[in-house]
Amino acid sequence: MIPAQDAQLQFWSEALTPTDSEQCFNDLIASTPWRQDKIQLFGRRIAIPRLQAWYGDTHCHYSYSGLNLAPLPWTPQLLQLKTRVEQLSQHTFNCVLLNLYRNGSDSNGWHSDDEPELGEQPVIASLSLGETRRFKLRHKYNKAIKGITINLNSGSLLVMSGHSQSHWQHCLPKTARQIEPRINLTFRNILHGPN
Ligand SMILES: O=C(O)CCC(=O)C(=O)O
Ligand SMILES: [Fe+2]
Repeated sequence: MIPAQDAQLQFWSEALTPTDSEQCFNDLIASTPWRQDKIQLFGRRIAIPRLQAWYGDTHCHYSYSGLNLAPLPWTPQLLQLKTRVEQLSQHTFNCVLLNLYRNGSDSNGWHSDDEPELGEQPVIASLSLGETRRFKLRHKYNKAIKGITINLNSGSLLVMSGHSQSHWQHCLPKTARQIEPRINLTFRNILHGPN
């Protein structure tokens, strides 16, 4: 448990063994149909600074910043990782977003994963593979609360729940260091709509 006001953060540095982490990283980087989507930002279309892929149950459409992605069907490998993450977190998930940060110029800007289809207090389980990157959190409303930095190493699992999305934002900053690629998988649970 990482102490934080208005947020629930749980961290496992070795959710996967180093051997499993390396094998998963190598498989995923080669076999995933990575795409670089463009999003609408301040009225302009901008390529996001990383590659992504979206998998999940058939009803799990992913929408953000004017983008709507249909999920790819689960692969045996991703189902295996999902089972491991569910076992540790004690939560179930029906979709996963894969991010590939090719080098230090790839990043993820400040945001909360607070789309309505994730529910009031989303549980997001973030599994990291490959290069260690710095993950930052900041409180949205109370500037007196100190920010948090977590080094997400290969094989680590960070679970954000409670008010982590409604009260906090997170990001993965760029770095000037010469570094290797990193893959991140955020397991999520999209609530069933009326359909
Ligand atoms: O790469 C990470 O560790 C963070 C990914 C993330 O915040 C997201 O996909 O919403
Ligand atoms: Fe996020």
